[in-house]
Amino acid sequence: MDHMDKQHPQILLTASEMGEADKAAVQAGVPAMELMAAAGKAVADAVLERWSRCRVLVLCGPGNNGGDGFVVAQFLLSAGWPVRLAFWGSVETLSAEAAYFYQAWQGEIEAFATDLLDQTDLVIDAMFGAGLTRSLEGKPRDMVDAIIKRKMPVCAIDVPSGVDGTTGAAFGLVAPAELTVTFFRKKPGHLLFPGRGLCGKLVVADIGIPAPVLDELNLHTWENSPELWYREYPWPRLDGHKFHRGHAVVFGGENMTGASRLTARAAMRMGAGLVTLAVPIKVWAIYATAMTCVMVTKLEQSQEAEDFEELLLDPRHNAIVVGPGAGLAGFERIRTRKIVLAALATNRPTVLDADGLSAFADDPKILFEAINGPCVMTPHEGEFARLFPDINEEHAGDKLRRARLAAKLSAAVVILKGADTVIASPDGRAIINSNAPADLATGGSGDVLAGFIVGLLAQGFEPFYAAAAAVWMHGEAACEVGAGLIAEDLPDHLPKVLTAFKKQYYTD
Ligand SMILES: NC(=O)C1=CN([C@@H]2O[C@H](COP(=O)(O)OP(=O)(O)OC[C@H]3O[C@@H](n4cnc5c(N)ncnc54)[C@H](O)[C@@H]3O)[C@@H](O)[C@H]2O)[C@@H](O)CC1
Ligand SMILES: Nc1ncnc2c1ncn2[C@@H]1O[C@H](COP(=O)(O)OP(=O)(O)O)[C@@H](O)[C@H]1O
Ligand SMILES: [K+]
Repeated sequence: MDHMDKQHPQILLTASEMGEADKAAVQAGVPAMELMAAAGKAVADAVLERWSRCRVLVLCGPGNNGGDGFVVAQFLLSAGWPVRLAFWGSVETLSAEAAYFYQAWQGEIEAFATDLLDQTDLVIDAMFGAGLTRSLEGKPRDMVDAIIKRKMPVCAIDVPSGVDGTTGAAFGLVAPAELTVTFFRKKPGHLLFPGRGLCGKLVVADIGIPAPVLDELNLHTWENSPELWYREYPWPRLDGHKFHRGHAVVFGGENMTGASRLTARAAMRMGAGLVTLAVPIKVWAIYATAMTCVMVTKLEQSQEAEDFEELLLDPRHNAIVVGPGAGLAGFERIRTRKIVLAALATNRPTVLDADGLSAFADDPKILFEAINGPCVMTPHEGEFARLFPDINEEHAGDKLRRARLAAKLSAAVVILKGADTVIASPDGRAIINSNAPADLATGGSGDVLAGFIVGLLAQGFEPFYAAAAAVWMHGEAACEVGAGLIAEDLPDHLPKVLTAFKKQYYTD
C-alpha cells in the first residue's frame, strides 16, 4: 500500500482535488498568476509542436480556463501566427489572474459568433475546464455545434469543454479535440469514456505546482501502471519449486467448456505452480483431452458441489476461480451458486466472474454476506447491473464511483471491465486501466483475465494488486498480439509481457 504514493505521476485528481492542489501551491508561494502563465505557455508550446502556422481562433470562457486561453493567444501571436480571440463572459467576474491576461492580450476581443469559424484553421477550446457540471447553453453551445458540424481541428485546454474531468461524462454536445493539454496530473475524466474518446492525444504539462502539496490531500485514485505494484510482485524464488507458486483450482461447467479451459491455461501462464480444473464427470473426457499441463479432476454426478468442497479440504489449493462457463441453465444455476459458496467458505483468495456472479442476480445479498475472505469480482457492465442495480441506477455515468461503492458493499475487490476498466478496493482506493486495446472486445478475453488474476493470487499476491497487475498484463498481452486477436492468443503472448516486465522492474 505504501507504494501507492500520493505524489506518483499516476495519481489522478478530481476537479476539486486539483483546486485544492492549486490552492496549496499558492500557499506554498507559487503565485496563481505564474500558474496561469505556465499553463498557457504549455498549451502554446504543444500547439507549436503539433501544428504548423495557421489561422487560430481562441475561444475563451468566463473562468480560469478562459484565462489560460488569453495566455495561449498572446504566445501564438508573438510567435507570428494569425490569432483571433473570442470571449464569452464578463470582465467583472474574471479572477484577478484571468483579468490580468485579458488586459495583456494585444489583439481584439470579439464576441462568440459561429461565422468566426469561416476564417479559422484551428480552434483553441478555452471555454470550460474540468470542473464543469452542466451542459453548455446559448452561444458556447452554438459554437460547439458549429465546430462539430465543420469537423474543425481542436486543441482543448484541460478538457474538451463539456467533459466532466472527474467522471469523464459528457454534458450535452462536446467538440472532440485532437489534442488536450492538462496540467500537473491527469484527471479521471481523461481516462474514462466518453471523456477519453473526446480528448484525442493527451499531454500533461508541469506548471510549477510542487508535488509535495499532494501529501496533504486525501487522494485515492491512480492510473494503472506497474509503478503502483511491482515492488510487491511475487517474483519466482531462485530456489523455488512448483509448490512455492501455489495451486489454483478452476471450476469448469458442462456447456461452455472452452471458457474455463482458457481460464486454467491463463493461470498456468501467469505462473501458478499447479492448476486443477474440477469438472462434472460427464464432460471430464472433453476437458482431459484438451489440457496438458493443467490437471483435470472429476466431480461426481449430482454431488459436484460436495466433491468440490472436498477437493478444497486440501489447504494447498490456495486460490479458486468460479464463473467462466460455470453454467446458469436450469439446475446449473443452483450448482454454480453452491460451488461459489463452497469456494468463499474457505476464505481463500477467490475470483468470481461471469456465471459465478450472474447466478446471484436474484439475491446478491447472499453472495455479499458469504464474502469474508480475499475476493476479486470481475463483472462486465451487464453482470454489474445484475448484482448492483441500485448503485448502477443512482450513479449512472460515474463508473469510478459505481465500482468503488460496489467494492465497499460487497467487501470484494471489484474489477468493472470495459475499455476503461476500473479496479476498486473496499478501502476506497481505485485504479483506472488505460493500456487495453479495443481488440480485447472478443469472446473469451474475460475468461483469460480471470485466469491471470487467480494465477497471481495463487502466488500470494495481495488481491488489489493482483487485480491491477492482471488487468495491466492482459492489456499488454493484447497489444503484443495486435489486430486479429482471439482469446487463446492472450495466455500465449503473456511470456513476452512477463519477460519485458521482469527486465524493467526486477531487482534482487
Ligand atoms: N492549478 C489549477 O487548478 C490551474 C487551473 N487553470 C485553469 O483553470 C481552469 C479551472 O478554472 P475555473 O474553476 O474557473 O473553471 P472554468 O474555467 O471551467 O469556469 C467556470 C466558470 O464557468 C461558469 N460555468 C460553469 N458551467 C457553466 C455553463 N454550463 N454555462 C455557463 N457558465 C458556466 C461557472 O459558474 C464559473 O464561473 C482549469 O480548467 C485550467 O484551465 C490554470 O490557470 C492553471 C492552474
Ligand atoms: N473496447 C475495449 N477496449 C479495451 N478492452 C476491452 C474493450 N472491450 C472489452 N475489453 C476487455 O475485454 C475483456 C472482455 O471480458 P468479458 O466482457 O467478460 O468477455 P468474455 O465473457 O467474452 O470473456 C475485459 O477484460 C474488458 O475490459
Ligand atoms: K476547455
